[in-house]
Amino acid sequence: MKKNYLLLSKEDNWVRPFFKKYKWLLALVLFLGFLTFFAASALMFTSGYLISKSAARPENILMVYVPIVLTRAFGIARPTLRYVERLGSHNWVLKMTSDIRLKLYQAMETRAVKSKSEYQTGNILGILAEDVEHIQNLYLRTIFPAIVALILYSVIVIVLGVFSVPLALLIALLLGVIIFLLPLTAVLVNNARVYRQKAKRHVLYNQLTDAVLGVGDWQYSGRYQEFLNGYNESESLVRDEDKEMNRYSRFESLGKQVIFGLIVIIMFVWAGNYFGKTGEVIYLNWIAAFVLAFFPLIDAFAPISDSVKELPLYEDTVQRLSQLPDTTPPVSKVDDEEEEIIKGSEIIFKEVDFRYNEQSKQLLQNFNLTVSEGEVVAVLGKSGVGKTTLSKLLRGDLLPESGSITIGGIESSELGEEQSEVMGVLNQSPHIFNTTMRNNIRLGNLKATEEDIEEAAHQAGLAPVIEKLPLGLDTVVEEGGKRFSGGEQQRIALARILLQDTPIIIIDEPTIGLDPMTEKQLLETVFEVLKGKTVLWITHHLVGTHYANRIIFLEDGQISMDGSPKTLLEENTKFKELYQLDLYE
Ligand SMILES: Nc1ncnc2c1ncn2[C@@H]1O[C@H](COP(=O)(O)OP(=O)(O)OP(=O)(O)O)[C@@H](O)[C@H]1O
Repeated sequence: MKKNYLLLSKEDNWVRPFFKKYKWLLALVLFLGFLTFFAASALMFTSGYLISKSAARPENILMVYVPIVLTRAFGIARPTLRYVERLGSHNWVLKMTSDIRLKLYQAMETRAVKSKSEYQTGNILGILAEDVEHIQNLYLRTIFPAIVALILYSVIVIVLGVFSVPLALLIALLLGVIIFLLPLTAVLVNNARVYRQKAKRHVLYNQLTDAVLGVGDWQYSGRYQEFLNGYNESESLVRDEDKEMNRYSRFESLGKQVIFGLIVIIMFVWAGNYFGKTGEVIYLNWIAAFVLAFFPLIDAFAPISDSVKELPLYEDTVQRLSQLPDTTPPVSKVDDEEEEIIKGSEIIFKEVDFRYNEQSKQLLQNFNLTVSEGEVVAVLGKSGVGKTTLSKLLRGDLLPESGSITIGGIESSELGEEQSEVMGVLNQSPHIFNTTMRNNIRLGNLKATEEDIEEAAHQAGLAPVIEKLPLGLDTVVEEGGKRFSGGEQQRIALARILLQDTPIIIIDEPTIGLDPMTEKQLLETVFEVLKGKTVLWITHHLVGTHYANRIIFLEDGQISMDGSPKTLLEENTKFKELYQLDLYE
């Protein structure tokens, strides 16, 4: 079902607010836009007069001196004004799109974890590349020219009205067809087509990003040709829509030219009559001036319907953007004093219920867990039981349906930007950026000194890795850290966490995919350097859980086993069995 019309309405918080934000620059841009066409028209007007007057061979050059000067002045003014207007309008648009990009980034960033699962990469790229560009075009190609055309329209009708009211009405009617009727018809005729075209483009985007990200798998499966055929098919569907649109534009353009031709003839006949009836030759010079003055104005009116036709597209863009989460980044409700209390404070899950949506299963049900300061709690449970979800709830990325999750008495979701000062995360796939090794580690704390970085790298066991790099810590590493093994990537992430120096650390299966020896070494380092921190450690393996003070098993939304590794191994038969199984894995 189609939603209410949003673009430029009161609820539109993506396009409309920017009119107010830089309103003076906007007013200047519109005024310059008007002046540009005015200068173009005045240039033709004075030229028309000058040509006619010169053709009558004036006795003295001084007789045409004023029109010569004016022609020169307008000749210079037109491109200059156009240039300044372009500078102004692009400056305005760049300011505005940079604000939109920031807003978009905040919208995605505040819910980074959620957005990744909610939006396909192609969709995000689509928003970034297409939608923001669309809004840019909306201003440059539709809104600015339409407003300038309306101003010109009013001025032309008023000026002609001074000479002849019927003429002014007739021209108002004909120009009205071009700037009101044709654009309206274009929107009505092409509305559905524009939506279809955009939907098909999005399919293309998604297909393409899917293919780029999974190109290896397409190749391995031997179905590359199949993918290409599918892609070509989708592309030809987009092309078909393009063809239809172009056909409409050609007919419309013909209509516009006919109307412009008619206006020129009308102006010619009127000027001939108006100035001819005086019987004086000097007045005849104005005929060409009036007729020629109209020509440059064609450029102001003709593109309106082409650009207005794209309004449904912009509407769709605004609809899509408005579905993004609220963009105000969560403001930390923690003041400095509270932060002191938070540091090293305990984590309490109290009567927490959680499921992702109506259709998904209840992952946590009346879940209670208290992790004391400095405690290392290993969270185990079958795959899909909700271990990672538990860590996302703790980070405040997800909100519980009911119950509370507090860190030192503060709701975790209220931590806002303080979150990164309270919690560090070591997860399955840390991202390594395409910059120096030093910068990659510094990410943990931008204020860290060179010594801090070296110390963290050393503690995380990165010394042998750095030694092998040609420029040591200053070696630029590839994005994704392809040159490093899984264990080495985890050590880089560990160094970041050490720099971050938070009282709470969430460890989410960083050793997944590592061989047992590397896993053992990594865990040794991790728990050695994280001594004294409060740790929530999500893991599949029982082996190694001796690093934890306490192990809990998650089952059916609650804790089914809870105890120290030692007591569980001694007293709990089920745990003993699982431990044996894990040993032989
Ligand atoms: N964004 C989401 N929307 C809906 N369901 C989700 C979402 N994210 C995860 N789930 C589902 O919630 C369940 C728990 O996921 P979670 O990742 O917490 O499990 P896990 O215990 O960490 O699993 P594993 O050990 O395999 O990593 C799974 O069935 C998963 O499919």
